[in-house]
Amino acid sequence: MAVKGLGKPDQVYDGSKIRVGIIHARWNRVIIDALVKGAIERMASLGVEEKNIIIETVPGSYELPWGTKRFVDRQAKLGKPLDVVIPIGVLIKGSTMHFEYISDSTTHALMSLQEKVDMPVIFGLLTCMTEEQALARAGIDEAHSMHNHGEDWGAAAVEMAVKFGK
Ligand SMILES: O=c1[nH]c(NC[C@H](O)[C@H](O)[C@H](O)CO)c([N+](=O)[O-])c(=O)[nH]1
Repeated sequence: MAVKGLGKPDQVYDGSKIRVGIIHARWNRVIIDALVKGAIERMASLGVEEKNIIIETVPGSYELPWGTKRFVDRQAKLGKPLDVVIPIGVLIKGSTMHFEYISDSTTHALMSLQEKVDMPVIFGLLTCMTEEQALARAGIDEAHSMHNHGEDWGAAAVEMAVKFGK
């Protein structure tokens, strides 16, 4: 029996009235694009309209916290506030400690960002030891050994926005 992973939602949430921001890093782009696609497809299946999914990008995962804050503020200023935001980044361990420092600092910054922007900030940061791990979690490894984690992030975004929206 599969134990790990996102359990079934307690109900199907209607995303037809929410606005979602996706802000993604451009490092490891092939994996990023698969994760973004998975999130969009899952949100569309939950009724989120294409015009209500706004996409922005930053250079790398380290820029996600600041970029997300600015992104949320700007959408509010435009009079089209977001209900939830999904920062997406892919960190793959290299031969230095760069990975550890970015993973840890970015994770903490995204967690605490929720208080500042007063909305759900979904954790879309893949922190992988190998490229194979990242490909698998984006559902694009040869063996298709795992589902696309971007789908989980899309589902979490709809649930959190609908259930705990302002
Ligand atoms: O998104 C990533 N950024 C990475 N580095 C760039 C970093 O996020 C910043 O963009 C850069 O340091 C400039 O601030 C990565 N690595 O270094 O390995 C990585 O794997 N993923």
